[in-house]
Amino acid sequence: MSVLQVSHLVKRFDNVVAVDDLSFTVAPGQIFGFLGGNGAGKTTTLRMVLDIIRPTSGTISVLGSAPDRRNAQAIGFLPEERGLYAGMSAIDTIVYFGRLKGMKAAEAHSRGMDLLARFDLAGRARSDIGDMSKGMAQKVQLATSLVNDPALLMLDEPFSGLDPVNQGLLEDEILRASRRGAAVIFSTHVMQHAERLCDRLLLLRNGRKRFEGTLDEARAALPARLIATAKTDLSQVLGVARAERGETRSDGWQDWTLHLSDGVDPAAVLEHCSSNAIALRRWDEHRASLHDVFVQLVGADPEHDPVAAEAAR
Ligand SMILES: Nc1ncnc2c1ncn2[C@@H]1O[C@H](COP(=O)(O)OP(=O)(O)OP(=O)(O)O)[C@@H](O)[C@H]1O
Repeated sequence: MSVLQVSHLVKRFDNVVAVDDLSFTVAPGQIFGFLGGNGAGKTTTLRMVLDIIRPTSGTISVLGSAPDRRNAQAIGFLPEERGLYAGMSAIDTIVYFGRLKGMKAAEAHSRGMDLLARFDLAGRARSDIGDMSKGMAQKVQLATSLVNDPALLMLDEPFSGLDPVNQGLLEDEILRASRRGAAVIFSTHVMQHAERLCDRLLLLRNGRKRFEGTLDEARAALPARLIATAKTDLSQVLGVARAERGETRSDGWQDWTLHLSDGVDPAAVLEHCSSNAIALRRWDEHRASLHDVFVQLVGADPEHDPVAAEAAR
């Protein structure tokens, strides 16, 4: 059974369509990356799952039922706008959230102390949130989202504001939650975190899904780039959509960057070269990174973006 199922979801605000016919599912134990540029509709979608705002149309099923504040007991959420009551201590804050989620105070306290120890904050349990640094307060807020061992953990831009060591702690926590069977959704603009963690990725642009699949599938969505050194003009080789001439060496060898046409296998281009006696001194295949995919599918101007242009037709 999926933990979260979103089907044909639409959210309109006056004249803005923030979420446009969005469907996806997240299974137990899955780490699901929710990627998109500013204003793509990520926060709006998470808020609908939490029943903070209502969809214009479409359906959401959280752990088998429609979004409802009563689901909160099984959900952990780190909002994009961080903010806790400055006058409360770290541990009291975590216990307060645990109680809101139906936990007994003693259980929430012991779980809260464990989390603070894991986040390197054991010595600050009694410090007021207002006396903590921004990153420390963010870790306390993260602990409030984890205190109830949620079946669905939703983290909105969780890495922003954390130093590299604390980003590593957060990655460990996400993996730990997934290992115990929680479905984890997090939004991010930092592709390295998504590359390291996610089983599945969804790229949003203007509220519409542009891609959903695994990291390998995302990277395969863009044609490979080849770096080659040859004596022949490689721009005319079968399967090459665009060729950039690089350095010409004194011995007549020429560097090339080759952009292949969609769906062309680099091995077929290599085979074409060898069967046509095209001598090659170097042949390196560069697969697209998630960053390239993001820029192409999410960040690019539709006029220069064939996938967006096709979607707009
Ligand atoms: N309450 C609201 N009233 C009107 N428009 C809204 C409201 N909330 C969001 N929007 C609009 O919906 C669109 C999607 O916003 P959303 O906050 O979901 O994007 P996001 O992907 O989370 O962006 P970011 O990465 O910048 O946080 C934006 O155009 C935004 O202006």
